[in-house]
Amino acid sequence: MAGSDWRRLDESDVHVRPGRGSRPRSKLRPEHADATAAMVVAVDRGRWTCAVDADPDRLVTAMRARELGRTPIVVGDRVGVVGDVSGKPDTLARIVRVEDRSSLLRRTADDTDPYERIVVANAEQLLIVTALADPPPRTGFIDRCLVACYAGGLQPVLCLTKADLASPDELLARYAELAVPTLVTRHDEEVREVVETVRGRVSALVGHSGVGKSTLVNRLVPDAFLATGAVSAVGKGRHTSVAAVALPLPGGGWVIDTPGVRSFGLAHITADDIVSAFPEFTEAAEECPPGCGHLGPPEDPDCMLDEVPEQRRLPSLRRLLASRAGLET
Ligand SMILES: Nc1nc2c(ncn2[C@@H]2O[C@H](COP(=O)(O)OP(=O)(O)OP(=O)(O)O)[C@@H](O)[C@H]2O)c(=O)[nH]1
Ligand SMILES: [Zn+2]
Repeated sequence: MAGSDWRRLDESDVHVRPGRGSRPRSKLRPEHADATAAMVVAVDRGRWTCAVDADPDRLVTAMRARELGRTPIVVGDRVGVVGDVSGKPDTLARIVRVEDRSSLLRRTADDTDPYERIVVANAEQLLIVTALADPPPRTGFIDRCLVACYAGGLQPVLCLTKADLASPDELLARYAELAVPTLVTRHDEEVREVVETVRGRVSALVGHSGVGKSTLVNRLVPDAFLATGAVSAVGKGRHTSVAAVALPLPGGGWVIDTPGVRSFGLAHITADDIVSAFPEFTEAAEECPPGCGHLGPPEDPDCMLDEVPEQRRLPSLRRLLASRAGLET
């Protein structure tokens, strides 16, 4: 699917492979050649809040042009808007174009929402916020986030909170082979490393309730509440919404909070998608029997990954493959 025009696809068909080159540019309709570039920072009931030129001080409310049909437009999307882009009260611009995406984070259907959805587009990295205690870390969730990152083209960053309550050593050891960048925080210390990691970039944050994600967001975006209030001008109820929202960082860049995201759908991801994030195994995987899940014996007794001389990351890779296959360890 790489190289196709994602905007024309139904959401359920959208698929990203990491590490592919540039994609064909969107065809510009002549009458929209003068569309203003903007970034979607919030979505609420058929209205999109967009930051013109990704400037957090130039917010406009927009609707989706009829010609885009039901094209999904999500937080982080780079769009072209026409019409009144002054951002004055009671004005409504029109989104006429969605640019190709550099990354894509999707989540599975769950009990609050029966549809699988794109959560965030174009985030460079995903901060997987996990408490070291209270609540205890859930490695199954971390593994699924990693798979979603590898398949969607995001850099994963493990963000371990509440280090005042428990040691990070065990978790750090578990992810050492994957070389996932890790940040360790505690509420009684500066979060300088996190600030540096997110500065100037677009970062999505995900985490279970109670892990300290709001605490972290509030430290990164001192006026997060105000900013959230500003973008919720398009509609009330932001605070109970499960929609993602992009918050501007004081030093440039955005953090995209994803309240209510508790899981990532992995059904659309193939075993080969995951293997493609592990270059030392990709060649061997091509020699595997058709449909090989690369889990090794007993599930995949003829898997060729076992023949690769450099086996260091195989257990980690297999753990991720198992999490896709629903065989969490
Ligand atoms: N001991 C300790 N407690 C923390 C730390 N960070 C946050 N907390 C506490 O953990 C609880 C949950 O923090 P929140 O920031 O509300 O967690 P959240 O992930 O946003 O959870 P929701 O608001 O339910 O989505 C609060 O009581 C915080 O005060 C930390 O580093 N150490
Ligand atoms: Zn295999």
